[in-house]
Amino acid sequence: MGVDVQVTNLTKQFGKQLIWKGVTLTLPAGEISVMLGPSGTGKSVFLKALIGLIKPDEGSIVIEGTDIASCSEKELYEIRKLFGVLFQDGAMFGSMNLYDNVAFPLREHTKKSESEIRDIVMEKMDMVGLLGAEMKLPGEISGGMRKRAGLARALVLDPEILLIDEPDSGLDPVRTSFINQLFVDLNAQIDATFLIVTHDIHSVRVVPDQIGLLYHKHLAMYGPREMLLSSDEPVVRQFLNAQTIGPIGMSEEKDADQLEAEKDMDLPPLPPIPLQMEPSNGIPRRAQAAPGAWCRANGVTPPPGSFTREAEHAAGQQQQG
Ligand SMILES: Nc1ncnc2c1ncn2[C@@H]1O[C@H](COP(=O)(O)OP(=O)(O)OP(=O)(O)O)[C@@H](O)[C@H]1O
Repeated sequence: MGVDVQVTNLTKQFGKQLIWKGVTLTLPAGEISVMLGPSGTGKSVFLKALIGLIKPDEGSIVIEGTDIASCSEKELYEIRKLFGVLFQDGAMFGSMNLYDNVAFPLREHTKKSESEIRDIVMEKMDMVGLLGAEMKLPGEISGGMRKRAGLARALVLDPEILLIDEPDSGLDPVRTSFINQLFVDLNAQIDATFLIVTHDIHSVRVVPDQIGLLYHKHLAMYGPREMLLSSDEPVVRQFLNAQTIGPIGMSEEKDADQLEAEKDMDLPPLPPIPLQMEPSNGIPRRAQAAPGAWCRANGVTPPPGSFTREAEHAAGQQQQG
């Protein structure tokens, strides 16, 4: 059914290095959120904090009434059963075939019989389009298939929360679109709360319900997709439109001279907001809203041409230009 994840005032540092401070957001139950940010801003650290692999220095992460930042190991063990995690490379055991890899969490964490395990593994392999590849070793398949196998494994314990770290790394644009469609379809089907960390701007524009941006050791913005895609906030605008003009430089922040040199430059207009991806299987998602609903409800005029089939194309062209 998906559960809320309430993050309040989260702060983490490693030694003297502050990673982020005061991060507050709620991942709404059953919705797809995406976390963005320049390299090194602590997106992976944030994911690890959510599953209790890294302890924050301050703040809380409350899931179903338990604060995983301060709970006991026993409570953490229980809460972790709510999570499915897809790591960047799928994190498969190289010496096990896909069937055994996907069956692994069931054999470790449940007392199910081998025939029950078989039914679940085959169901999840089917969900990610890998039926027939069960006997293959991870080294014998493509990166895209490994990710889907990792996803099947993340699904076997029926997670309420699915954390996905850079699903598009190493995938070509077509494979990225397929895996995005798979996320949207799965979200409709299992209704879990999704958090995806990605650098892929196209995915960010069309997949999530909510978008967050980590920048300069804090959460610069978190909110509905249409809010961020229509935002004039310089960091958000620069990042979501892959532009060089703006506060983000090669080494995170530009210096005062660089910003002064840019001050009279015209920013390209905001590209139209594309339509959000819909489930291909016809099952509506819980969080699905009519195109432009957030903009209308908040009196925001979206960029011209938004919410049309052409809008997607226009954004792609602008990024390349
Ligand atoms: N266990 C750790 N001990 C010390 N420092 C760490 C640890 N884990 C991460 N860091 C540091 O935290 C910072 C943020 O790392 P993280 O991997 O979360 O960034 P990211 O935003 O995911 O980057 P990228 O987009 O490049 O994957 C880095 O400077 C990294 O070296």
